[in-house]
Amino acid sequence: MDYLDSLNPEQRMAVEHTDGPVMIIAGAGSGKTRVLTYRIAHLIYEKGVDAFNILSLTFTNKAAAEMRHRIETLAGLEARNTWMGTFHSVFAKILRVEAPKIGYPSNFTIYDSDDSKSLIRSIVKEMRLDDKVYKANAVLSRISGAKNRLITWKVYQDDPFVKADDEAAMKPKMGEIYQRYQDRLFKAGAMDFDDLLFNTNILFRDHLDVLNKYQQRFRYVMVDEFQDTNLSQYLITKKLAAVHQNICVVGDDAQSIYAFRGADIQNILNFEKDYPDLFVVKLEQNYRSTKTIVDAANSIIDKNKAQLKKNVWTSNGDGDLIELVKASTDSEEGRIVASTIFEERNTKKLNNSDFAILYRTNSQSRAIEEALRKLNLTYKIVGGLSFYQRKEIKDLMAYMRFTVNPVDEEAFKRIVNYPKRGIGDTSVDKILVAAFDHDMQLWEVVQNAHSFIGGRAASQLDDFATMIKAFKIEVERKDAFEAASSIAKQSGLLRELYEDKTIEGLNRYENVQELLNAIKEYVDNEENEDKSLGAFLQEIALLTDNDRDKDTTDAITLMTIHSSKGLEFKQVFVVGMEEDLFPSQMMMQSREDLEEERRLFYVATTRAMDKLYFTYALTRYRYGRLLNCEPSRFLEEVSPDCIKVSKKVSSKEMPGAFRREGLPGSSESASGYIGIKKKPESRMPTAMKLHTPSPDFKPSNTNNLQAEQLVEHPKFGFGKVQKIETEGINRKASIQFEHFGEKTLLLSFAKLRIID
Ligand SMILES: Nc1ncnc2c1ncn2[C@@H]1O[C@H](COP(=O)(O)OP(=O)(O)OP(=O)(O)O)[C@@H](O)[C@H]1O
Ligand SMILES: [Mg+2]
Repeated sequence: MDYLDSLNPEQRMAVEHTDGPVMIIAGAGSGKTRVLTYRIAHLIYEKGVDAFNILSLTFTNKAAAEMRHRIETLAGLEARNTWMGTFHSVFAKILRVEAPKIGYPSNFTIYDSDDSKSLIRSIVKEMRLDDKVYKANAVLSRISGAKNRLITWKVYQDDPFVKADDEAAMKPKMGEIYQRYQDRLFKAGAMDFDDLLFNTNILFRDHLDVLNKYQQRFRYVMVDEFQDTNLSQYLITKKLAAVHQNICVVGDDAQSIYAFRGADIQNILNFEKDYPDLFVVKLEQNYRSTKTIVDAANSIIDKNKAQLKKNVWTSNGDGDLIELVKASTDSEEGRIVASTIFEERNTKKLNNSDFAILYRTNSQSRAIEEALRKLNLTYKIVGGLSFYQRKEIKDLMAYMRFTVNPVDEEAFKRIVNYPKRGIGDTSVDKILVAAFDHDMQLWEVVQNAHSFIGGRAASQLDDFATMIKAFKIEVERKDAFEAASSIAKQSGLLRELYEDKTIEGLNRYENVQELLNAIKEYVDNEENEDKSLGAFLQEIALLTDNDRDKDTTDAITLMTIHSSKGLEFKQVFVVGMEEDLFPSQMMMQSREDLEEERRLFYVATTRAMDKLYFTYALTRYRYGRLLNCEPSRFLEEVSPDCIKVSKKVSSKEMPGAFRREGLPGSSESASGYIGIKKKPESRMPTAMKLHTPSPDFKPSNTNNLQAEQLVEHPKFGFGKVQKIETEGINRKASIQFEHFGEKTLLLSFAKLRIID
């Protein structure tokens, strides 16, 4: 068949060797994923295998979609019938059918991590444990780790090794929480993400008839990115392939980057032991990248001790040298990247989608996003949200917005009970309704909470109001950075995030720090005359305003290096090449850690097809201070023949084209402060039209208001007083309105015109 002609001899061998166990261990860009796709096509069209009998497992949804697309182009629609997807998606599908065998309903719910955390929180509460010690995130990540190693709660509680390992680190009640958590999931007919694999293992262990059914069905099993599978995934694969033994795994030990999530590179080594008649294929020719990039990647991975020897080479041309870009600050780094893309796109007639910007941690996207927005370049963030969409950023921004503009209802709702301060949804609703009914400003109602709601929530709201007042004073007296830092601290938000020591938690903490950095940078910038918090908020509102109507079909890709696995782009920027950032400070406990960071650098480097840039900044704001940075040690490990120092300058120093006129979101869309866009009226029942007050409307003195009198309300129109209750400051009137029914209003606040 002629499609085989577009494979080299080794690849072809791997494709044609369809029966028996096969392992392809090969360098980046050598066609591993290509071999898998061709293999599927070959099985269907040459060997006559029914597409339904082929299972291929990938690591991410994006990779699965990509592979499906490639196969369809190659083999047509029949290929659709193969089983293809991530481990989680494929086994969720199987459990839908088989779950009753292990006691779950087939319509079981899948809990996402928010659901799981909330369940853990209630268990910790019921057990009367300290939720500061047993933080939901940390507990969940322990449980997840156990499940991925197939450790049940029982083993977790009884096995002395597990105990010694986990309980010392995580307090004595972990085992019991795990047990209760599992029990509750079971009773709720729910599985968390890890259960999808864990329970599949149980299913196959306890129900050999079921196992046998799938063994018969999946005559051919394939796994991409095998180096990143965990024990649970490995065992499932092995069991499924046990009868036919037609299993083909492809991977690259040099790209193993998920050890922190339980991936085990040992799986590659075990595979040889598990299948003595294993057919091993090495692919060494790289088709993706220029010779310069391949040489650079080899020089990097050479520094790792733990690796299988491979000799990756390419017959591609030399291409351009890698450009090493030095910027004075992180925002200049962003500007240089943005202006380089702008130029390259135009001079080389490239699309936005030909470019990727890769970083080590999520918080780095902020400066890059800002620079791209200023040049009106379309981008998308893969595997995450854009900086100002992230929850923790929205939370802190909401505190700042509400302080500056305390009628901002959305901001109020976000922060009034976060961090938790005992103000429930019902109280919040009462406050919002009171503001509406009395036509009062939200802030006025909050300050008079006792008049509208009772009990503890009212005192809590008093405290909340006192806190916001203190913030207001800070905002008036101090610059944006000082005010924002104190808001982050005094609100309790920073502490809440700081105490969460999971990777996710650290990520969120870093993001908040990064927002403070951005504010500090704004204050330090001489071009900004108004250094108030309000001015900063306005700047951000303008910058993020035009998000809605962007067409993202052709976008620059921004993502962490972890998410970039398996993908390729014509031009790649690896940003933030600095000590403590990459290699990451947090991941530098041991040689193994350093080697995993280096593999990550290898992954980043090998995403590029034509052109690669490494960028670093000499100074970067961290924790609100401008710190000096050192270039990453990894830069010295790149063969000097492959790299040159760039002459790029930032757009700031470039004449004309890139100046601030490019700022998206024109000034007329600035509504003063962000947040003011959504007026409290948004809570109005939409079907009913509000009354327009008469031209001579003027609130009357209601001290002597009595039943039977007619009144006009600025929103509800005309009505008749039914009765007056409670004297003193809480004096209330029940009024029957023509179109709005009966409402009870506090007379010290209600604006009413008495008609007679
Ligand atoms: N024999 C070949 N002829 C032409 N192009 C090829 C050949 N083999 C692979 N390629 C191309 O090289 C690129 C890299 O291939 P592929 O993505 O399959 O590599 P990989 O080994 O899976 O890489 P990674 O380790 O990054 O996942 C792709 O664009 C692919 O189409
Ligand atoms: Mg691949």
